[in-house]
Amino acid sequence: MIYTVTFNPALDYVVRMDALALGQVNRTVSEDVQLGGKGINVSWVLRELGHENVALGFVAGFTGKAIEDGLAAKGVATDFIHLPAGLTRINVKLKAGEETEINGKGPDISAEALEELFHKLDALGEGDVLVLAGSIPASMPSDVYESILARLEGKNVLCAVDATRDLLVNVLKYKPFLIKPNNHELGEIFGRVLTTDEEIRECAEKLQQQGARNVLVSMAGDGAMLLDENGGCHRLAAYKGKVKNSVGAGDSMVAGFLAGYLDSGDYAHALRVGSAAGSATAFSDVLATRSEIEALLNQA
Ligand SMILES: Nc1ncnc2c1ncn2[C@@H]1O[C@H](COP(=O)(O)OP(=O)(O)OP(=O)(O)O)[C@@H](O)[C@H]1O
Ligand SMILES: O=P(O)(O)OC[C@@]1(O)O[C@H](CO)[C@@H](O)[C@@H]1O
Repeated sequence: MIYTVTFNPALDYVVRMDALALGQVNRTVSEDVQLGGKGINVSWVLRELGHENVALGFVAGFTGKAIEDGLAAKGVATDFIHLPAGLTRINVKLKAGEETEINGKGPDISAEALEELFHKLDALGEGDVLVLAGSIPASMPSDVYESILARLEGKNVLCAVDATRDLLVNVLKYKPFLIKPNNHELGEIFGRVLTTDEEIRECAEKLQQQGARNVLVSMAGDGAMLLDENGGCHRLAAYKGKVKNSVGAGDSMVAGFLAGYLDSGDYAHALRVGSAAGSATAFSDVLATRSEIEALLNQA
């Protein structure tokens, strides 16, 4: 089974405006509320691509309930831990020419609640896939992703990690199946701004040397590069289209990559499906549908 973990789910409040004037009353052109949080987005797109999966993580309050209900309606199984206090965050995504995001810090997660998650994950074994994606609330120990991978070591669970900086770097020693930094996050890890493919490849190779089996570097409108575990380096340009809402493009890419790999065992194919899923989401107001992803794949 595929499991996704979202420590800090969100409702994404997507607001469109002609322009944003700070310090004034602004009126929207449109607004929409979508389920969010990186692992949840991965679950959604995996389901769209025909892969059953279970969404794990922590939810609280009426916003948390809305996420559970929305996933159930989509046919994604959930096994969230319910926090006794606080509220699952509402992240604001402003579309006013540029895209501006305000992401909440999220509710506190107690040591007991974390232990409950560890207990659920202890049941995973051979053939299971685990996706750890997104930020962790400030109340959590910063080595939490590392602790999860340490507990799963030797169980042959395919782990994909989409996180930034230390959360990501610290899991490399456990040889995760996939990591997906974007080019900016990759540069931040090495204190550099990466501008050329050569520089991106050089840094991605370093993460591979530190243990990552496959490194997928996403580059928004510039496409993606994959260093696979067999020594292959694949570079794909992004699809061309009108960008409507790129929130979740990276998560869609992770979902597409995993679906493509699980369906074929082929990394080049996985990258194509990941790329199509990422671009299809960027070209859509919400996360991409299967038919939108297939339409792009058929273009190539
Ligand atoms: N403007 C775009 N045009 C075409 N394709 C895009 C665009 N933005 C994203 N994509 C596709 O989606 C993939 C992932 O996008 P991106 O690099 O922005 O991920 P990310 O930074 O993790 O995004 P997010 O955090 O919003 O999910 C890209 O590699 C590309 O294939
Ligand atoms: O604050 P985090 O966990 O890093 O990111 C959360 C988030 O921006 O990521 C998703 C898009 O990737 C959104 O649905 C969600 O609001």
